[in-house]
Amino acid sequence: MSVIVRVAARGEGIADDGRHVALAAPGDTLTEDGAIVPGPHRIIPPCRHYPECGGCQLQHLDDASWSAFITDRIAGALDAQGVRAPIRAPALSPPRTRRRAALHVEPSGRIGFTAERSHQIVDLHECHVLAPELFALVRPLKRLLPTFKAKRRLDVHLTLADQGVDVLVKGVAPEGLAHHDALTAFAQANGVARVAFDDGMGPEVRWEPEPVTIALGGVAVPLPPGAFLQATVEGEAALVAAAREAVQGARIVADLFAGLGTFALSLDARVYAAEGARDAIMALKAAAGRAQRPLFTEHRDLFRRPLTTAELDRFDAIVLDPPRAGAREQVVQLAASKIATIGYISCNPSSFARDAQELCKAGYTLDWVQPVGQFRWSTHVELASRFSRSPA
Ligand SMILES: C[S@@+](CC[C@H](N)C(=O)[O-])C[C@H]1O[C@@H](n2cnc3c(N)ncnc32)[C@H](O)[C@@H]1O
Repeated sequence: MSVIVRVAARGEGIADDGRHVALAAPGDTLTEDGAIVPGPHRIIPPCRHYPECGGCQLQHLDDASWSAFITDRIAGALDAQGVRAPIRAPALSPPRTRRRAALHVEPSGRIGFTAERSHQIVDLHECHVLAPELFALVRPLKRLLPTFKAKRRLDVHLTLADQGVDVLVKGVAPEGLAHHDALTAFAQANGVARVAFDDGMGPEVRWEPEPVTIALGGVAVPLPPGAFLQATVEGEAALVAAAREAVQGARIVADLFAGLGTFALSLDARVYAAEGARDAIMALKAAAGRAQRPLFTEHRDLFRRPLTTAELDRFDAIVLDPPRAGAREQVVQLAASKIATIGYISCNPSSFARDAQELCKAGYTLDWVQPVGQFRWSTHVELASRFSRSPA
């Protein structure tokens, strides 16, 4: 009999004889004919849509093995690049805390995540990851959106803002009085904070009784429709605490790939924030100005125009939080700079490990990694970390 020893990057169990087995948990055993005998880390998945729904891949794991999966993914990626580091216990977000999600809606009104191994949409009747405020809109959207008579599948982005749920519908725009009335009735009945539509020309707001904001570091930042936000409040808090720890004592810090200012507004320092999305950096600039925070912003493409070594050397420390591709170009400049401390936040262990290897080759030590599981029961892994080296 073979035993499942770990979980692979895509979520299947790996047995000690090398077999990959779908929906197997560490500690499960496999009979001769391949049947799974549940072990101590298997739980009964709470959701009726599991495993067909694409929202979750790991609902059959208890938190101990989900946590081990997250740690393994980071350790494996670093190991492949020859980088060693202490990896802390992952910070896991609880069920029903996801405050940002993209759902798909068919012309029939079927609404949900795409199925795990097909393009089908699994019609959501329950969800154990979405915040209740987001899930409460699923049925009303199912009734509303088919009235717009879209010919193809729509995407609906839901974000829990300070004023309630912000809804961005992509793929259709309401036309005429009947659509307008249906939209107003939906928004009023459900206390929606904003509804915007993007039919290919950029978001157009159709309902926003008061300006929509998101509180970051105690500052109400205007929230552009569809803007990036960390997936849970708990995940954001874990990442912010790690970033603050990484650059503590620094008086002037650069926050690269700053978004709306999740880190920039939470650091006890003068901050320069650079970001490629114009609406996000404009929102951060306006909010910081109103709150009289010591913050300087720049709209800048950091892939094409990373901060040069001369620019970097003006700061005591750097925080960077790039998209999934990582920050290859910026890391080349960091490696050649005099910067002693870097807080690196990542949503992709592979690109992080590649960049970590470059930094370690340049004399940095990866002091610690703080894993963060804010996409509960999914294979998506995030982390914060600190690199340091003696000042040159
Ligand atoms: C993972 S998000 C982090 C945002 C922010 N640090 C936060 O925690 O909310 C990555 C950010 O990088 C920005 N970005 C993507 N490509 C970029 C580029 N080439 N130059 C500058 N910023 C970019 C995105 O717009 C996004 O805001």
